[in-house]
Order: sequence, then C-alpha cells, then structure tokens
Amino acid sequence: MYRLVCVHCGAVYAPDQILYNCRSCGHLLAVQYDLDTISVDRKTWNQRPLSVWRYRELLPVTGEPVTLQEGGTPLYHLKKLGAEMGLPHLYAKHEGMNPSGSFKDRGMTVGVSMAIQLGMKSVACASTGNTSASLAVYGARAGIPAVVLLPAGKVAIGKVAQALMHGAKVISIRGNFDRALEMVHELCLSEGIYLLNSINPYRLEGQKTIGYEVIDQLGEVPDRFVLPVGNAGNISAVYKGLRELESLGFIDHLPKMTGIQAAGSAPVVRAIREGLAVVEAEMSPETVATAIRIGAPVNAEKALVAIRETGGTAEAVTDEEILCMQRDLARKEGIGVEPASAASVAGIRKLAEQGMLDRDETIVCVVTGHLLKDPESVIRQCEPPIEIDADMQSLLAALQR
Ligand SMILES: Cc1ncc(COP(=O)(O)O)c(C=O)c1O
Ligand SMILES: N[C@@H](CCOP(=O)(O)O)C(=O)O
Repeated sequence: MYRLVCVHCGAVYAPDQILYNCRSCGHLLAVQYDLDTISVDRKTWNQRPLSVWRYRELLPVTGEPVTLQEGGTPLYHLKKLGAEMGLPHLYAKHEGMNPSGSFKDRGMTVGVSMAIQLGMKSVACASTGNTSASLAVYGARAGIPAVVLLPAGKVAIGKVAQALMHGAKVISIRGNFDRALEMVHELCLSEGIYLLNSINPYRLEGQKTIGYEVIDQLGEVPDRFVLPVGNAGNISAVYKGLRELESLGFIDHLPKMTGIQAAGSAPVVRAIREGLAVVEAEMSPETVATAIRIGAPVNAEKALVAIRETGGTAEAVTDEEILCMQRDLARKEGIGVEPASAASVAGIRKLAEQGMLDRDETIVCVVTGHLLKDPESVIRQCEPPIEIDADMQSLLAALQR
C-alpha cells in the first residue's frame, strides 16, 4: 500500500489521482509506502536478475510493467583514475548502458507503466534530451503517443534522433528547458496528458533503484554517492530510496550524497555553499553539458535535504574540467559517457585536489548517459580521421605521423 504525500507540508493524497503538486502548498509529492506491511527480504531480491524490477515490492506498479530490461548496469572500478586521484576505491555506475542510453529509462519504465495503470492515453515531457529520448522509447513500447518539448538548438543530436525515430511528436521552443517545463506542465493539465518529467512522483521511484543496485553490486553502502545535478530529481530519488532501505533495516547508514553541477548552471551548489534555505534560480544557465543546463531545478528542495541530511556536499566544475574528464574516462578507463555524466567524476577529482576527501572512502560516481548521445561534442574535441590513398605506402606513412 502507498499514498502520495507532499514533501513540504505532509498533506496526503490517494495514489490514483493525477496530481503533481500539493493542492495546499504547491510543493512536489512523493510516494510513501507502508513499509511495515511490505514483505520482502534481501535473499528474495538477490535471486532475481539485477534490474529495476528486482525491487518491485518498493515500486508502485501493480500490473505487468512496460519494460525493455532497464537497470542492471555495470559498476566499474576506476583503477587508473582512482590511483591518479589518490582514491583507490573509486567506482563508476554506467547508466549509459540502459536501453535508451541513460538513467531516465529507470524512471520511464515505472512512469509509463503508471500512465497505463492510471488509464492515461498519452504522455509528455520537457527535456534537455535524455528524458525525451527515453519517453519516446517507452511510449512506443506501450503503444501510446508521446509529445516532447525541447529547448531549440540546445539538445545533443543523438537524443533528438532518438525522440524522432521512436515516433514522438518533437517540438522545439525558442526558450530554455525551464520554460519548456512550465509550458508542458500547463499543456498536460489542460489537455489531460500524463506528465512524465521528474515532478511526477512515480517516475522518480524507478530512479531510486540506482542506489539499490550499487549496494547489491558493492556488497556494502558506499561512503559517498556522487551524481551530476540538473533538475535534481535523480539525487533526490536515490536518497529517498536509500532512506527506505534504512527504514526496512536493510542498511544501517547512508552515503554522503554529493551533487555536482556545471559552473555556468550551479544554483544548488550556491545554495549549499551559502547555507540558503531555498535554491535561487540561475536565470541564464549555460554549459557544454547540455543535459544539466537547468537554472531552476524543480527538485531542489529535496536535493538540499539529501545533501545536508547525509553530510554530503555540492561542487561546481567548469566546462573544461568536464570535457577533460570525459576524455580521461574514455581513454584511461575505456568508459564512454556524455559531458554531463563526466561531471560527477570531474567533481570528485576537484574535491580530491582540494583535500576534501578521505583516501579510504568508497566513492560511487553515477555516470548518467552514453558517449554516443552527443557525438558533436566528441568530434569538436578530437582530431579528425587521417584520410589517405588506398595503398600500403600511404598507410605506413600515416602511422609515422
Ligand atoms: C545525462 C544526464 N546527467 C545528469 C542529469 C541530471 O539529472 P537530474 O535532472 O535528475 O538532476 C541529466 C538530466 O537532467 C542527464 O540527462
Ligand atoms: N536532463 C533532463 C532534464 C530534466 O528532466 P527531468 O524530467 O528528469 O527533470 C533531460 O534529459 O531532459
């Protein structure tokens, strides 16, 4: 059994309502389970494949899910980069290995399943790219139409390609992501379309399983959990999920939740540094990491709680630091990620350089999206291929260059 509860004033709502904000205070809602009625043990979970649906007792879907086998992503030990940073226990959870190439699939398998469960006939989102790619994929899988609003000219080409190919109605607005989210929210309320951005409490339930998988893969709770932060849904979701495991008695402490933002788009970092009670929006966010080019994170209130309650921190990294880490992950570890994803590891490098980390810490960085999402940022950073005549002499000469 579960219900929807306002994260701010605690107002309670029935779970079958199509509701994204509290009717009393306007804040976001979260799914609250009767944990004492949930019957599950670690042994049962461990007998199932590693995936979002391993943890189905802690998810709201009651029927057959709309699924493409999301989750079960690899956890890589970053031996070389960790050694360079003086962090021998540094790991990356590669969420780019999900069906559409990002962590959003964990949310969409649950969110689109809930759309069907609630009898909704169409779905929509605003997106910096990955949410739209994922919604298009899961809308197609479910056989319901999807509408996606993108900030024109600011979405990586691979993500636009996915949304188009999977049959979503793709609309580019001359405005940024924050405006697109306001517009799609209004559209969904007026047209009865199911909104699947991270203000949807059910979607975030799927994303919390990143934390569960990491604990199952490591065999322990890491000391620190590091995520790139845009709209702040993912860091909030992982924290909520871990709190539930703690309440169930499956774990006895939480990792330090650590959020990393791009320097040109860092309202959460500013709020943490300055001890602000609420996050002040960045009006003109800008970064090469377009996935996290978000000035007014809608889940900021929850993210501040996650970071503060666990003794975590937030740090900002420049575009140069992000791209440098994207190359280092690719070339030193063989791990291909998009720029926003590299931000988590770049943030850890920065914190290590500042002496903010304990060398014995077990640190898990979530790398959120695949390299091929944003091929243009790759091409801009790399030398073009060497073109030669088709003869052996030219080939050998090219190898000497
Ligand atoms: C690749 C990637 N990384 C990180 C993020 C940030 O996640 P969140 O918005 O949940 O903070 C996003 C989307 O915002 C993303 O697409
Ligand atoms: N990076 C996201 C933007 C935030 O979307 P949300 O629905 O997760 O808040 C994207 O890929 O669009």
